[in-house]
Amino acid sequence: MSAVIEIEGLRKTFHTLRRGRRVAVDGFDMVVEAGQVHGFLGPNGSGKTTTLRALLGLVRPDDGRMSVFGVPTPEELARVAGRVGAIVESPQFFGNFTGHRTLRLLAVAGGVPTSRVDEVLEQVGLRERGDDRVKGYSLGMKQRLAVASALLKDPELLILDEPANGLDPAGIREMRDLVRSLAASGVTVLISSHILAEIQLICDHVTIISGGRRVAAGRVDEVLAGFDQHEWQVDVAGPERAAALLREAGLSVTDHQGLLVVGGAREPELISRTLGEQGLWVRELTPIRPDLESVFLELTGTAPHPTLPRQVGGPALPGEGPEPMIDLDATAGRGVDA
Ligand SMILES: Nc1ncnc2c1ncn2[C@@H]1O[C@H](COP(=O)(O)OP(=O)(O)OP(=O)(O)O)[C@@H](O)[C@H]1O
Repeated sequence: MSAVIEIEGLRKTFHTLRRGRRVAVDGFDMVVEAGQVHGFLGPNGSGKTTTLRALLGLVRPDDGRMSVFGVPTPEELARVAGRVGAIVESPQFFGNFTGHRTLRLLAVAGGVPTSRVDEVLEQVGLRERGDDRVKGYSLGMKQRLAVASALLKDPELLILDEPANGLDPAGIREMRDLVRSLAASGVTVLISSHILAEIQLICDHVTIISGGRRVAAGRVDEVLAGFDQHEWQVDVAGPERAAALLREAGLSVTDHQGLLVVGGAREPELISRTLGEQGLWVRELTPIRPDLESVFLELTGTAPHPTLPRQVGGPALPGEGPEPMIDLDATAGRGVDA
């Protein structure tokens, strides 16, 4: 496999009026290989968008090396720009234009044959609605129109920043199907998200970022396996005696109202044999596999607030309101940071 994106030691500092200097990305590394559907996962404010913006030359990094298709970026990005489709800032469309007209204009502006318009509308499932005005589109349809615009040049690499943001479950499912079909057609996809279930469902590889640093990377199943505690949920008649026997066998046991959670058993046979030999018959033995959410919480320290429903990357906690931001680089005319 060859690397499509390589980031090494990326660093970017912003300056805010209220809090002064703030390190957004702090020596971050990432490798995305050809053919991957790669999840870029991290809590709000962990540095995902800044990383993507730096990669695409929208913000000037302080330090680090980056390349896309082996070409150093942002310096020589123009050489490979035709092979990359990206939606990093939410594109704004004219509400009065139809989807078809919007894409046609973008195709002409980008030097892409206008015959691509119908193809990409088909690809994102908007063919039927292509002659409707954009202002009548749902948020999910607008997102798909954005993806369609990125697909016009038939990219080999597609970068999507939080594509499921603000979508309802049906919209999320549509976006997921779209990403899957693009991946199946050979496009390498990098998706940033704080929606863990999405990453777990769509992506084969993941890089987890926290506080501007990479905290885990690899195949999703391997990252998860690294956190497997070999735990099992055991339903057995006589849980108290069973717990004592299992502890004697060297296993960790916690009793959850009669259901035992047994840790440290690589194979379930150890549990069933230990209990069966003493005449205790297991009614149910279920593996407790770590999911990306628990791994993510452990790695990034994003614990649920005790008084709020659990929501990773959701709205700020009470007292943590947004602060006015200003990028002094941009005001000094050194970058294009907003
Ligand atoms: N233009 C800017 N000026 C000042 N600070 C910024 C700017 N852009 C980002 N930051 C800060 O950099 C940090 C990383 O932000 P970034 O948007 O990259 O995170 P993120 O992981 O994409 O978060 P989200 O999931 O909320 O989009 C945050 O602390 C943010 O406040």
